Amino acid sequence: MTSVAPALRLEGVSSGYKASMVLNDVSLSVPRGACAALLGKNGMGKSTLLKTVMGYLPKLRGRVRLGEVDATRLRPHEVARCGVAYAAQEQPLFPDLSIRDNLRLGLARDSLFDERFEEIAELFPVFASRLRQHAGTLSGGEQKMLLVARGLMQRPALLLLDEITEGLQPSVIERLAGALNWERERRGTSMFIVEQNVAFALRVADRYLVLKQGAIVDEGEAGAPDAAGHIIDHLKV
Ligand SMILES: Nc1ncnc2c1ncn2[C@@H]1O[C@H](COP(=O)(O)OP(=O)(O)OP(=O)(O)O)[C@@H](O)[C@H]1O
Repeated sequence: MTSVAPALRLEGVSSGYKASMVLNDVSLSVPRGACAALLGKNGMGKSTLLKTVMGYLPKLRGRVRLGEVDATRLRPHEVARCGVAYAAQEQPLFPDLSIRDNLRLGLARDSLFDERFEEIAELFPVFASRLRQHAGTLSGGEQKMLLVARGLMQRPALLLLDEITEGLQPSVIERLAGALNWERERRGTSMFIVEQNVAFALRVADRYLVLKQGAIVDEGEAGAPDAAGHIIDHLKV
């Protein structure tokens, strides 16, 4: 029997910014169709890890694999071509473009829009009648939903989300969790999410990992009865 390669695999990855090394020998694996949540306090290297996977930062040591592909030296557009959609934490939308144009950006062909949007409109009905509105005029919560919607429009093999629940009210968080769980059930999309919201992370993920000063210091099953307690202990100041 042949085993299926994980959607994402990091082997001993170290990376950072010029003089400062942030990630230190990080190894992790997200099986195909699974969702892993990375948690940790501010400044521990969570966003750096996503940027490293995406090829925005060079790997100083180690390897990154996306399925069967060695993505260690790929550039961001090449990583995207491997089926990876990434919702970054900063400046991720084009505020002067319409909702429609923001959603279209990751599509190979405009002709795919209508069919793909039909599904998105079910998950996020708020966009159905507002496609021409500028993205910059949406509320903070709506912009976060648009980010996730844009990622899902691409029908990615792997979705990377950086603190998508930051600053959102509970009902929007609830809708996002529903949309991500629906996407996984329906399409088997693999996900790797960076989160500060422990309840959300444990609701959408199968496994959690805790990053402290650039290293994975704890991990476990999201469904374990003591998962939240373990994570909260790590997040305490
Ligand atoms: N462009 C940069 N140049 C130099 N150092 C940076 C840069 N971006 C981030 N860092 C540093 O790298 C470290 C990790 O930052 P990172 O943004 O990955 O943390 P994080 O865990 O995502 O934090 P948060 O939860 O606050 O978003 C921090 O010390 C930060 O100051």
